[in-house]
Amino acid sequence: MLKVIDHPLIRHKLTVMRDKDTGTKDFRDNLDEIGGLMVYEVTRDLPLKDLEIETPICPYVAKTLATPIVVAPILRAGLGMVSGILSLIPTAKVAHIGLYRDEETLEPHTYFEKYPKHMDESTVIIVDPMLATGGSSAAAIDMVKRQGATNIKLVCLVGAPEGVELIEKLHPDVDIYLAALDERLNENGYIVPGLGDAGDRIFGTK
Ligand SMILES: O=P(O)(O)OC[C@H]1O[C@H](OP(=O)(O)OP(=O)(O)O)[C@H](O)[C@@H]1O
Ligand SMILES: O=c1cc[nH]c(=O)[nH]1
Ligand SMILES: [Mg+2]
Repeated sequence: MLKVIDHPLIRHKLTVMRDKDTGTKDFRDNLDEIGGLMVYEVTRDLPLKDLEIETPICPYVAKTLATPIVVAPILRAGLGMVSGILSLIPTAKVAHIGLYRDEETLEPHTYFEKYPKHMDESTVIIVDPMLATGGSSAAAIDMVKRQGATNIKLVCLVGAPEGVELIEKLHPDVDIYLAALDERLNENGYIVPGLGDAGDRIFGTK
């Protein structure tokens, strides 16, 4: 399933991020805020279970989240979405998936992995601002599946049709959420119109 979360606040903030004159601080702030805004829709179908509590008035069988939640940013750029998501799901655990895309071959390379316990029982939300060829996200999904995860969501800001197609082909069981589906990739594998190199813009490395 692909869901493009179209909302005026998200569109406005994304426009700020797309602008080449936006500096590191505003780029970072808007990314984090969009991450938070997307959470509401991404978590809409989370399973609930019964919990017996007592309100000040009477005993009551209430609902509570049925599975632990793991937020799994793809380093580096995915880190920029974590705090916005944690502000709405403060009990979530955080996995780290270190991947970079080779600039020539566009192939993903793994350099770090660290997971919380019980990945097999958790809802795992992989986050990365950019879904370009889809190679990095597909590799990240493979990695969390090797940890036993079966309930996986992929949350990106900007996606290219090529990346969506790859994930739908390799991982049809994973729901994809985007803030925008852009036109295409250019000859260097960058999303058009896109927002440039997200990692460099977040961390000021270029
Ligand atoms: O869909 P793909 O073609 O794989 O491209 C997308 C990947 O490229 C970027 O990361 P990058 O490799 O630049 O690493 P960084 O976050 O450290 O800058 C981006 O954050 C994704 O992880
Ligand atoms: O447009 C793109 C493609 C891959 N990675 C980025 O950061 N931006
Ligand atoms: Mg980068």
